[in-house]
Amino acid sequence: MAPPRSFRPSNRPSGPGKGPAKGRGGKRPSTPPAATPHGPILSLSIDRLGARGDGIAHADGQTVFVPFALPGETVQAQALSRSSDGVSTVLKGIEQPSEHRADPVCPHFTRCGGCVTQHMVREDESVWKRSLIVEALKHRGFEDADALVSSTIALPAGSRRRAVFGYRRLAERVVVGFNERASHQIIPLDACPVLVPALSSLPARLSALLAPVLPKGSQGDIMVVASDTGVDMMLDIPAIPDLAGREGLAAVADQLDLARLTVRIGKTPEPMVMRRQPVITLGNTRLPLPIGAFLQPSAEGQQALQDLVLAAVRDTTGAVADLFCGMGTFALPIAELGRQVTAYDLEAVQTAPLHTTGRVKAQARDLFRLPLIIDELKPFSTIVLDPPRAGAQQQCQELVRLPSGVGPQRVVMVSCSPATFSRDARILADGGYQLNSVTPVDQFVWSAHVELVAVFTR
Ligand SMILES: C[S@@+](CC[C@H](N)C(=O)[O-])C[C@H]1O[C@@H](n2cnc3c(N)ncnc32)[C@H](O)[C@@H]1O
Repeated sequence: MAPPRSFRPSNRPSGPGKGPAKGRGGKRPSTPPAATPHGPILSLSIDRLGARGDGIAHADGQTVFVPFALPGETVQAQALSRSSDGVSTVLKGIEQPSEHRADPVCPHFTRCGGCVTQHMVREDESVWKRSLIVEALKHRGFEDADALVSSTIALPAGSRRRAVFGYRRLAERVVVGFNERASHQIIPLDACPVLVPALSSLPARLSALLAPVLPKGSQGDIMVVASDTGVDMMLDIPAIPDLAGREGLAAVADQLDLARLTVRIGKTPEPMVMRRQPVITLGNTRLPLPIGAFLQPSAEGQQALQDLVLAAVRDTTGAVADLFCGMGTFALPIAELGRQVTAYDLEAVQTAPLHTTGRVKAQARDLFRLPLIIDELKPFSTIVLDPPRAGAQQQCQELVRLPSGVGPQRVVMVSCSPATFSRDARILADGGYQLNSVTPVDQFVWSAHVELVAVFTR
């Protein structure tokens, strides 16, 4: 199932569940051209779930991926496309359903690209997501992965506070929603059960309000964040608006009671209406939310990750480095423990407000090109790492150059990619850091994404 307009963390537009069309918060994924189902309808027995949530069957020596099918089910499916991984299909019917099948909560499920697992009971989704981490670790030689990885902390639906909707201005109306699965078509949404109430019904309201301010034929993304002071919205528009256009946008902001409305022309954001400063609370600190800043996708997920990181840091002493710090999701609560924290992130727009709090030394730095080198690492007792999906390979390679007993004795890694996490865990383990625990955190309900917090010591 193609990930739809997504829920993912980059605040740049994209697809859901972290997937292909635009979705509840990620980057727009590259969606393959729509294929047409063809060939005979096959009867298939589903063996297990794949990493994207598809049921996996085997036929004629080939691996077959069947979306929305569960292990133990016998289903009918028709081929859609072939790749080196196997055959992708469309589900045509369920001959023998699993007892674990759940009723989807959303009428758009299977068509909308945002969700892939609403047909699965939530407990099974948690078990499956844990297994993705266990398998990735085993693949990297952690034979004891089953014992290391604890149960998944599953956060509720209706908590996603970031989303990227897509819009298309047709002749008579504006369609606002998430991308259809494996398509650039936008599905108009009345409500999305994944999102917080402040965002859930926005597509329908935007659809009604945006027609007067968007030129016919225009299309783009609408990025929304539910901040503490209201919705912060960034809207793609094709050209700088004239006075009437600006007045129209101001009226939209008023009618939706937005905190801020920014327009983006090409790649350039331009604040248009500021009715209240968007604010986000990290630890006990309220920070102004920069346009396009990274934010954990749900407040509940943020709290769960902070709790795990703080539990891993609390019994250490000495200075802490927070690498890939964002706005200070971990740096600020750690500083509130009375610890000295130095924080780094690529984006100066994120490190500047954090530094201004006076509680954390924060600076902009490209940690892929310029990881902290061993002399810079030596003063820290503890490292917190929360890289993007690409992982922190360069930084981990630098960490293991430190002689044993020198510098950080504890590394706390937060990751949204079991694959790159396991690769980096292997580097740390080979360099003398022992992997003590891994806790999956699922704040991407009904998607194929999972996060984790891992603790290494030496
Ligand atoms: C998964 S987010 C984590 C942010 C923060 N720890 C939080 O929980 O809110 C990854 C962060 O890595 C930053 N980043 C991406 N590439 C980077 C690079 N090359 N060097 C440093 N930071 C980078 C992003 O700006 C983003 O803030």
